[in-house]
Amino acid sequence: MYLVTAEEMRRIEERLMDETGLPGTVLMENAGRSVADEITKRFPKPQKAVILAGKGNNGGDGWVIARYLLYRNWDVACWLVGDPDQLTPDAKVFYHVLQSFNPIQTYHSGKRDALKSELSQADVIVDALLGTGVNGSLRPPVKEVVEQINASGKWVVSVDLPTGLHTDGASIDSEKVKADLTVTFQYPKWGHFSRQGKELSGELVIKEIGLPPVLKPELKPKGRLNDPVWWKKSWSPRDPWSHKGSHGHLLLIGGSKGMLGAICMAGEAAYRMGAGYVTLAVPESERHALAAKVTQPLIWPWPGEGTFHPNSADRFQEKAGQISAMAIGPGLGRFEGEDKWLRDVLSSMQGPLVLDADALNILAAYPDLLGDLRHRKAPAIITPHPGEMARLTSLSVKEVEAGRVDVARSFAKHTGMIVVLKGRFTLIAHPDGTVFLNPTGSPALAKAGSGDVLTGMIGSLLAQKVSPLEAAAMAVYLHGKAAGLSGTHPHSMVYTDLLDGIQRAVRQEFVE
Ligand SMILES: NC(=O)C1=CN([C@@H]2O[C@H](COP(=O)(O)OP(=O)(O)OC[C@H]3O[C@@H](n4cnc5c(N)ncnc54)[C@H](OP(=O)(O)O)[C@@H]3O)[C@@H](O)[C@H]2O)[C@@H](O)CC1
Ligand SMILES: [K+]
Repeated sequence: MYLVTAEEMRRIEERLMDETGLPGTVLMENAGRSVADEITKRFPKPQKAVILAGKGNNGGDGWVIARYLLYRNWDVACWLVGDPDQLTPDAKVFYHVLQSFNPIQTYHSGKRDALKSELSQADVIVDALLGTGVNGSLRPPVKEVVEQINASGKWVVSVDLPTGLHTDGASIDSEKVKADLTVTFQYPKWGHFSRQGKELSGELVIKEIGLPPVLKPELKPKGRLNDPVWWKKSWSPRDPWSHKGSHGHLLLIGGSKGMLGAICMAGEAAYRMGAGYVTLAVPESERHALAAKVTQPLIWPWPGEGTFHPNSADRFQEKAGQISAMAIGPGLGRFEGEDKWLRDVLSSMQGPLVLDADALNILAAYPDLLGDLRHRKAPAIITPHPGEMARLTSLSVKEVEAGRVDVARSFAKHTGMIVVLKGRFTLIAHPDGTVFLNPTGSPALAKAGSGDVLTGMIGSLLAQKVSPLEAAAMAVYLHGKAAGLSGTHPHSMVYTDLLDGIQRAVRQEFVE
């Protein structure tokens, strides 16, 4: 599903209306009616609603909502917050239609107490003040009405966006409506998933209003919500005649002294995601400690005492032909000659690749390695958390967090790699500029080990020949969902619970 900016939404609507002659009032009628339906679904018996509408098209939706609630025998009080002479043409149509049924008051600060008393009697408040047209900090009179809505403590439905929330997620420094339900039209907006937007929107419902589901290439938004529909078919059911060799061989490289846990977690997760073989390559000195820890993965010791010897990558060529995909980083550590070592590993294996943890820190320290990666034929996926992304881009963590979408997109474009930028809503950026936002996740994942599990999951799918963008999107989605299904309180979840959650998430998404 697309995830849109205000500009993209405006362009899609304008083009549709220009090219087909479909009037904006039809879209507005559909939009308003869909909100009325969501309200009466939740409140089947008629109640009292207060409609607060601005002078723009968001307000226009509000006039339609009021009319449908009146049809359904609700007691409806309507307020225009703005100058009636400045209504947009479409809003004006529905303002006049409504006026023939029901009076509409115009708000000004002299009516503050009257509005307060009206809101105190409401069961439902409809926030149709501002939608995608919001621009900067809220100005009076909208500002004081927003304050009154929030102070009322009543059930609030926001039309399209909670008033004051920026469509694209930019930070706006003023009070915004805190909604219980937000009904948005056709596509969710980036702002709904911003740090504030998620909390302010309450439950988010997306309703069709008559825009075509398939868009012309030039109108296609660059954002997508990571939903299972588009990647589900790329993980085919296991062939009953298959054997372990049919499901790929993932090589995980890492596990330096004191960090074996990371590679073990990645290895176990890779088996949970279906790889036929998982081999853990660790420095020779760690082989016995590792053997005592793992059961299912194979172990491949490489020369090195505590960490890899800079020349140890040569060993890789012996087995490169057997490996279907490679993941480098869990518990890798930093070591003398690490840049030469990584360059050798990258040049010995041409298959798909995941880079995580210290492999990313090595890339950040030796940016010329990015050139090597660009010249590899097979795709590479990197899975940085904001700190690692900051090191890779020489930005501060604050700058990365403030511009997550742009940072991930431009790094993917610049390096040719798929960037999985981890966080509350992990982003998956493709070099062609498309950015997916992942809706699943849990604060339980804010714990050491979660990233190693994700790396193992992505690597496993790559080894099974799932295409890299789908592998990244599927693994990120299931990893986030698994945390919610682990059955443990977020404080206490450990990686074994998460592994358990993975099998539940897989079972829920893929019918056996
Ligand atoms: N297009 C379509 O076909 C469809 C659109 N639809 C609906 O239209 C919505 C978009 O409508 P829109 O573009 O008219 O903008 P909208 O959100 O009403 O805001 C504009 C008003 O806000 C005001 N304003 C701005 N910033 C402000 C501030 N900081 N503080 C105070 N005021 C501020 C601004 O005032 P001005 O700056 O002009 O004085 C102007 O009056 C969209 O979200 C969806 O609900 C649906 O019906 C489906 C069909
Ligand atoms: K609104």
